[in-house]
Amino acid sequence: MEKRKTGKLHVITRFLKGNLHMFVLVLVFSMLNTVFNSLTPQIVRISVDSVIGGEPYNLPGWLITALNLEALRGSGWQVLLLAGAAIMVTAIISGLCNYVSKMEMAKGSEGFVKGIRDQLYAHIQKLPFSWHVKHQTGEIIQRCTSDVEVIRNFVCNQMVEVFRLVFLIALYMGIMFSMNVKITLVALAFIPVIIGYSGFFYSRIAKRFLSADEAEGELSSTVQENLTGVRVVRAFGREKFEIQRFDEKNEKFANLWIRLGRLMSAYWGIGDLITGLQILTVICVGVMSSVNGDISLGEFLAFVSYNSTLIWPVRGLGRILSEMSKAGVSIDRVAYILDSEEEQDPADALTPPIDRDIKFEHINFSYGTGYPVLKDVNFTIPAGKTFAILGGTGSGKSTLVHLLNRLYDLPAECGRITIGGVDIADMSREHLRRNIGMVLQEPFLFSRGIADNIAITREEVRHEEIREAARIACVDDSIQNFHHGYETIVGERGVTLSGGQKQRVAIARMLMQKAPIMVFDDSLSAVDAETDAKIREALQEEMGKATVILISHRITTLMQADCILVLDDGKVAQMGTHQELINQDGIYKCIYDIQMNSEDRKELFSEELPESCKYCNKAAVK
Ligand SMILES: Nc1ncnc2c1ncn2[C@@H]1O[C@H](COP(=O)(O)OP(=O)(O)OP(=O)(O)O)[C@@H](O)[C@H]1O
Repeated sequence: MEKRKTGKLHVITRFLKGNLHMFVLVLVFSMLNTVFNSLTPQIVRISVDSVIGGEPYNLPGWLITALNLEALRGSGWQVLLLAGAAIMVTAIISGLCNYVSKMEMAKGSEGFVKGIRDQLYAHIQKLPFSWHVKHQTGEIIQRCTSDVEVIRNFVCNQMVEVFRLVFLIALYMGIMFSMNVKITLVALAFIPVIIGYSGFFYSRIAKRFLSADEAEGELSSTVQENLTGVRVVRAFGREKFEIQRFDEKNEKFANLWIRLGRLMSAYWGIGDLITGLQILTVICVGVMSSVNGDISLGEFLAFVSYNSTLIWPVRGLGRILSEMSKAGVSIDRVAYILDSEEEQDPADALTPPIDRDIKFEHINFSYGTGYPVLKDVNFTIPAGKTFAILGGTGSGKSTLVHLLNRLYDLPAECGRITIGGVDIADMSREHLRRNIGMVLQEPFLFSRGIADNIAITREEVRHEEIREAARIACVDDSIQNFHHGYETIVGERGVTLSGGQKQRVAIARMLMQKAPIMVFDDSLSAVDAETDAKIREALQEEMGKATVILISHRITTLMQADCILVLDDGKVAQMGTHQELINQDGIYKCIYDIQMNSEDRKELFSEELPESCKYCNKAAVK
């Protein structure tokens, strides 16, 4: 499959859609907050120089006149009161700006992350079945949770912070240059060093974060698999092995995070050292300039204040740049899902009637492993007939129905499947799947009420219809016996159904679909022979004109079919009615001899069982 690759910026702009105005508001108000904060050192400068300095009100003449400051000259207390009031006003305004920016950020951030989750979930729903088979559930969940959180943090905190810090650095540098060029140049000389060491750490942190993140995915998958297969674990007494396996993955995960933490600590430690040196140098040069009379005392204090405020944002910028590497990895991991191609029907996809003959024409198929699963398979299923497929394990029976409802697409050169003469590759998948009812080999029921599970294929449905379907599937009595009847919750949060009950609920669910093609993929394997017969009898009337495809290992399930196809290692070995097939030497007769005991045969066909099957020499069941 040809893969697109979406750039990081494109992914972010795509997610920002609809929330951009909030982020603009956040930026504007956080910049205003920065501007008002930058006024405080100026107020300190003016106050200090006015009260104890030799040059009161080091301000433009028009401002002195406008604020009538000449009148206060000489009065220290009044200057301090005025300075206090000015600091209060700027603090209140800057606090308000901060409040608005944080509030908008909270709204924008939630909208942003909700948008990502919605897009991912909707996209995953449309990804082909083959994609899901190839990817571990735990890892997909991790990409949709932890990675999305990293992206949220990056866009909503770090990216906004980068804009704010760049603005702050430019503003403070401008103010510092306007006060004293020499000390500003000394202060700025350290900035390339800080940015340089951040860059050095940036790529290393990215690599370690990627390994740690992958280890987290593996750990989640292990837990998820263990919980899903809890029955197998208990049944085979594999708890110790599972704990050991988890321990190994957990240790690997912890070690990778410790290595990452070590690198981050080195990054912070070196950063503190460089910052300390920078502040020390600026103070030394500032003190000397002040003693030499190049700057006033107030200017020196303001300068030190600006420098201390400036150096943290510069470091912050370095930190954010290094953390961006983490976000880069997470964006790529989420983009990988979004770049995976959805199943999409062309606009002119056909929606022909489905109650027609189904033809498999020279089908050759492999799952991309190089091992051919189906080899030149060629047969027709007449409309309205019951068609059975028998074959050994792994002979390709389920693959045939996976291809029929396009869970896997058949490559153009590998034959074609038609319904009523129309190639299913030209049909709308939704139309096709809506018209092919499937009961899968291992039916999956959702963690909801039984009635909801049965009615899943229909929008509006009467309770009586649900019960009728359950009656035909011979599961109504069992459901009625549950304490909450049809409202009983199935699975993790409720009652665990037996394998046979699950299969029968799945049959009832399929019957509700009222599809013209019904596929039973070994879906009666978990029920006893008697119930199997009862269900088939009840289904016989219900199926009406539907085409039925019956896959089974059990001869009694298949023998009433209009036609039986025997698959052997991906090839059509035999085809015909039960009577025709038992009259031939071949696999069918062999299986028949092995499966049927003499009592059954006497009862069904009034014939005696041979001692052993002459086709494969296996002893017949007595
Ligand atoms: N998603 C897949 N990727 C790779 N190989 C697969 C996949 N699904 C099935 N196979 C392989 O294809 C072959 C046919 O599988 P299929 O499920 O069609 O057999 P089957 O006849 O239905 O077997 P069973 O009676 O045991 O269900 C097997 O060898 C199986 O290992």
